[in-house]
Parts: sequence; structure tokens; C-alpha cells
Amino acid sequence: MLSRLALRRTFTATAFNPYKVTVLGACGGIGQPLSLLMKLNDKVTDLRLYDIKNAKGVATDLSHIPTNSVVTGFSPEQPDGLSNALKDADVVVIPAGVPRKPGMTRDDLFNINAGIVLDLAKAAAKSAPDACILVISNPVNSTVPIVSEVFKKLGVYNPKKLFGVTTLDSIRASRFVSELANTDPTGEKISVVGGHSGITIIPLLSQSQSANALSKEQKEQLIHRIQFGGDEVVKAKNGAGSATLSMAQAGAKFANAVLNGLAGKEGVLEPSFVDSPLFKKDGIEFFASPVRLGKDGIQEILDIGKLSPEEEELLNECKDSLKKNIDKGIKFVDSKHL
Ligand SMILES: NC(=O)c1ccc[n+]([C@@H]2O[C@H](COP(=O)([O-])OP(=O)(O)OC[C@H]3O[C@@H](n4cnc5c(N)ncnc54)[C@H](O)[C@@H]3O)[C@@H](O)[C@H]2O)c1
Ligand SMILES: O=C(O)C[C@H](O)C(=O)O
Repeated sequence: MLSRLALRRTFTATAFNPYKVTVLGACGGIGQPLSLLMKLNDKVTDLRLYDIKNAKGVATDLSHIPTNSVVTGFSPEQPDGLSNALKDADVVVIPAGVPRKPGMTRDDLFNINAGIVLDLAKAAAKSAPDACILVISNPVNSTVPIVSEVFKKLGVYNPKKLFGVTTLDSIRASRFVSELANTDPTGEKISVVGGHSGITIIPLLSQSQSANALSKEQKEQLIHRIQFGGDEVVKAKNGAGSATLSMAQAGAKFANAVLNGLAGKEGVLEPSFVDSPLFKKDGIEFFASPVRLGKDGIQEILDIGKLSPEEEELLNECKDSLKKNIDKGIKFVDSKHL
């Protein structure tokens, strides 16, 4: 039985953290476990699930869990389903779209997912212009620029509130390093910067004591495994999709960090692919690096720190692909009349 103190704590947490979170694509492989984790987050009081299929079913299922949020399902068949799902949301998480099959790159998803993300971004710009937008749908290197262009065209762009979710790269790095270095994975903090696909993913192993102590060969294998961790899952699932459960955990971790920032917690740092000044001189508008989160979204974009000569090389290799991916997203929106 809960003590009086515990009861008061529960009530206090809810009363001071009344956040509205919307998940777009809530009934897919990522969407369902991510929505479950958001239902378990005591900072969320109003959880809205939107999908083109099954949103009511998933929302009803989650609504039986005795936490302090109300869960509502929204579908395109309902009048204003999407705009009601988004209305005045504080945080919008977007895992809508198709996943990879073996042999595909993330960029191969562009043709389908770019249009899905564009439509959802248009709706978010109209119904939740002040929300923090967390983009999971691939290719993240292009879908985040798509959202920024849509918001710009509709006159509501706030670069402090747009995030590409790259948390999966850093949680993978923590796990993979700990396997080789025999350390506690929960204590491994590996900075992963750049973008979210193949060679645009740059793990900075030299900045971690345990990773840096590994042999040159181990480090090379580790870098490759972190860069292509997504392919490892796609191959193992053999046509049944890509990472969903680890991604749900990563998405919930990042959403929780954003909510902690909004709630005024100090010292909230997470990596994210954001509109960044770091490499604009090279024509790269977005870059993943650690960001400090606060009441208004991004409080500070941190520098990537000192790189080893090998990491400098990875950074140079990343720039060209990353710039092309970003430009592709921007051009896609420019070709549309919003
Ligand atoms: N950022 C990352 O690190 C990361 C990691 C894993 C997967 N992903 C990406 O996340 C996306 C989703 O992956 P998944 O495994 O959950 O796929 P999935 O096919 O299992 O689920 C996608 C969901 O989106 C829904 N959907 C499609 N179009 C929609 C629309 N217009 N509006 C609302 N919902 C819509 C579908 O109905 C489905 O329920 C993919 O693009 C995948 O590549 C990103
Ligand atoms: O690899 C994918 O296509 C999904 C995701 O981006 C991942 O890194 O697992």
C-alpha cells in the first residue's frame, strides 16, 4: 500500500508536470512500445495516439494502465482527427512511415516517407506550432530538414524546438563498447555526432576512457558496428522491419529528456540532429551533437570536443553525404506549393 508521503509525491509529480504528448504513427513497430513508455512517464498527463490504422484499439489498451495520463486515439476517419490529436501539444513524436528491408538504405525510404512527414509537419505547424517536434521517421538526415522547411514556409519555424532523434546511435554505442571493455553499459556515455545513417554516424571513441583503451582493430570494428547497427537489426529481422524496441527505448529516453528540459530541470544533455551552427560554414545546416535542453527547447548546442586524427577523417567523409541528404529534404519541400 502507498504511504501518505508516496501518495503526495505521486500527486505532486502530476500536478506540476501536465504535459501533452502526441505520437504520430503510434500503432507501428516503434509507435506501440514508445506509446507504452510514454504512458508510464509521470510527466505526461495527456497522451494522444494518431495512426492511419488501429489508433483507437491501441489507445484503449494503454488506457487501462493505472498511471496519471489520459490516452486518446485519433484516426484520419474522424473529423479533424489529426488536428485534434495535435492541438496544443507540448511534444510531438513522429515515428510514422515505412521501415527498411534487407538491401535498402535509409535514403531508399525517402520516396514514401518524405511525403508522409511533409503532411504531418503541415498539420503540426497549424495545430501545434509551439510544440517540440521529435522526428524518428527515416531518413532522419532528410526528414528533419523537411519539417524545418514546412515550418519555415508556414511562418512558425523555431529551430530550438526541432529534433532528429539520434539517441539510438548513442545507446548502441554504450552497449557495444561495454561488451568489449567489460564495463557497465548503463555507465558508458559515448558521444555520437554527425547524422543518422552509415558513414554520417561518427562515434567519438577517443572521448571515452574505456573505448579509447581498446586496440586499434577493436576500435575500427566498433566504429563500423555503430555506424551500421541499424543494418544488423534489419538483416536479423529478415524482411520484418528494422529496430523497433531499442528505438522505442531510445525515443522515450529522448522525449523524457525534452520533457525534463521543459519542466525546468537543470543539466539535461542529450545528442540530437538539430539546426546547428557547428558546420554551417561547410554548408551543413543540420548536425547531431550534444544539446542542452531547457524550458524553451534547445538551450545550448555543445561543441563536439577534441577529435583524434582518425575521427577528423570520419568527419570529413561524413560531410558530403550529410549535405546531400539535407539538401534533398529542403529541395523536396521547395518543389511543393504549401
Ligand atoms: N531515428 C531512428 O533511429 C530510427 C530507428 C528505427 C526506425 N526508424 C524509422 O521509423 C519509422 C517507423 O518504423 P516502424 O518500424 O515503426 O515502422 P512500422 O511500419 O511498423 O510503423 C509505422 C507506422 O506508421 C503509420 N503510418 C504510416 N503513414 C502514416 C501517416 N500518414 N500518418 C500516421 N501514421 C502513419 C503506419 O500505419 C504504421 O503504424 C521508419 O521510417 C524507420 O526507418 C528510425
Ligand atoms: O536502420 C534502420 O533503418 C532503422 C534505424 O535508423 C536504425 O538505426 O536502426
